[in-house]
Amino acid sequence: MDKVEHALAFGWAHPILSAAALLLGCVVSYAVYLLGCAIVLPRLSPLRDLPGPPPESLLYGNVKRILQDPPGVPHIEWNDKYGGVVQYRGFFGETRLLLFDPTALNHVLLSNAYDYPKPEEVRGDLALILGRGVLFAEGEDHRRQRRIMNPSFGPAHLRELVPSFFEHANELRDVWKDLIAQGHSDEKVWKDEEKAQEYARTKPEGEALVNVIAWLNRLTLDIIGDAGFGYRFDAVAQHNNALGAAFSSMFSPRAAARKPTPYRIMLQRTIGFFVRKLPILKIADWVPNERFKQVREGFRTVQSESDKIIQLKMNDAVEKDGVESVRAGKDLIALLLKSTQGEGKAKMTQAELRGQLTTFLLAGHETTSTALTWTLLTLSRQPEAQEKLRREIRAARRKARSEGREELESRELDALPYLDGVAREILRLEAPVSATVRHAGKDDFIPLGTPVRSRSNPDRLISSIPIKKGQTVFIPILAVNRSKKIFGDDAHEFRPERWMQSENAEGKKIEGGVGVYSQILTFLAGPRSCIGYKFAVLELKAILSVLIDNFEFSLRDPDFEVEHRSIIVTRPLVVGEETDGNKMPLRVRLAKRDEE
Ligand code: HEM
Repeated sequence: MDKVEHALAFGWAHPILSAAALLLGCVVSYAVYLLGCAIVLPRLSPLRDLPGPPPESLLYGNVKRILQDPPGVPHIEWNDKYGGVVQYRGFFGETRLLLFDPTALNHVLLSNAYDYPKPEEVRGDLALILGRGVLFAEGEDHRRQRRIMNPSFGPAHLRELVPSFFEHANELRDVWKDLIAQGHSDEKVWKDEEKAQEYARTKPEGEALVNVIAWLNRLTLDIIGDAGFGYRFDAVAQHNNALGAAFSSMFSPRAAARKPTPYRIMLQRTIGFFVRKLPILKIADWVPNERFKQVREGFRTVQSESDKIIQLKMNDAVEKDGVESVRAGKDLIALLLKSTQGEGKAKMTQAELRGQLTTFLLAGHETTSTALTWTLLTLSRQPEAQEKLRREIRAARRKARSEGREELESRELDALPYLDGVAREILRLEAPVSATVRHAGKDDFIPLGTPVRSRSNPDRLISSIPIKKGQTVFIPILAVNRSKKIFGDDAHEFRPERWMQSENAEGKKIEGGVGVYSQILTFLAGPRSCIGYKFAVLELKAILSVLIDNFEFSLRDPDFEVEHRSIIVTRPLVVGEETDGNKMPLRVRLAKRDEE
């Protein structure tokens, strides 16, 4: 027997070597299969004739550009260059469809929303992070859950929540006033030790340096806890909270510091694939990947805090003899608890109840605090806009006081034109959720309002896109919101006046958009649009009215550069200080009151 024969015979005979050979064979076959996909799939795609950018890589298509650029930037460029519908390449030859055309968006998000569910991997991640709440649900399950919860988000119930928004905003106001009196600087407001010392030496009187994003996070957590679940987190009062910290570790600091690369995303997806496909192995519980560890630990805290709230509220219900009396009728927690005791279609399972709590706690606070953070940054960069807003708010508050009320009512918040313009403009330009994604649940045709030219034959116009089941459809929320075609040449500028000058029906709608709020896509559109959007807008206005009335905000330093970084929500990082994680250090002073 020669050496090779011997080695082979030994190899087959030895179980460890056989297993290794089998594994290697599988890995090589899978790699060959993926390479084959990367070469063959684009040639077979029904979308191959649509316009779009050339792929940068066989393996990861155009993904690197999307990961490396600020959110929305490549999409805006492709929209300008190729029109209302664009095809681009994902991993291993996958062709993705990018929609800007309002007729096409309407088809996917409104008229056929349930035929375009979230992709399985997105739902898997959601289940892993937030449990099986309404963000995870699809089809009939989703309809049922929305029906149960909708009454909590109607205008009448929202009006009742406004005093709670003010109560918590005023608590933050008082804490910040104390910080100013102490001349306080929050942790990590400076990265550069020299600058920190220079600031300490020349520190102006009557100023605090505040990492506003951390405080706004605590504030909106307190609000969703109280307004949604009648539960007090006291995150502002205690200057911290376990749940807030858990969400932060899942979505912000360390994870956000490094820019994602195609290879890291590929690794995470591969792990995610095995987590979903082999649930019995509970891979998510032991995989040593840093990101998984953060999510895993965060998830445990979020689950235990949610269970605490459910238990407390159940005990309340028993004591008060029925869930109706937890707090009058339409409170989200009252509706949820009641639905777990319902029958048939109106029933919510215990797992769904738990999922709703984690979903609302996250969706209901991280998004709004991020929008508020971008607002304070924008107003710090534009002091005239800040002053104009302050004048409007103070006039309204003076009037309310002259009528014997300390706070504005929801109708007054809605009637302030500049505050309304600022809210709409921030939510348009700095949409906290910059994109979302859907999968075609069946073969379909997506109609286009404006046809595009075929790549292979520029004389041919395409007015309907053939869709195969499983096709990924990318909804570029931020890029649509910044579209020059819809908003004109100044689409990238913060100009609240654009909403005050609009002349059509409600004076607030922009022609050519499809979103549920002012035709912008920030809260999406259709049956899967944000259930809490009116809550969020009212909350944002109430908080701004308190903060802008009381404080003047300005930049920590003039050479302050801020980058947008998305992990589900698009938050700020200070350039050069990325390892501090998401932060927004601003100078906060008491606003002068000489005109009163
Ligand atoms: C500025 C603040 C907010 C923004 C930008 C925002 C944005 C969004 C977006 C884009 C979606 C759709 C996600 C998708 O399907 O891919 C969504 C869904 C959702 N949002 Fe919001 N949201 C905000 C505030 C809130 C608040 C305050 C609440 C709760 C009180 C909330 C609760 C939800 C829930 C439960 C869903 C899932 C709806 C469904 O799938 O039927 N959101 N939000």
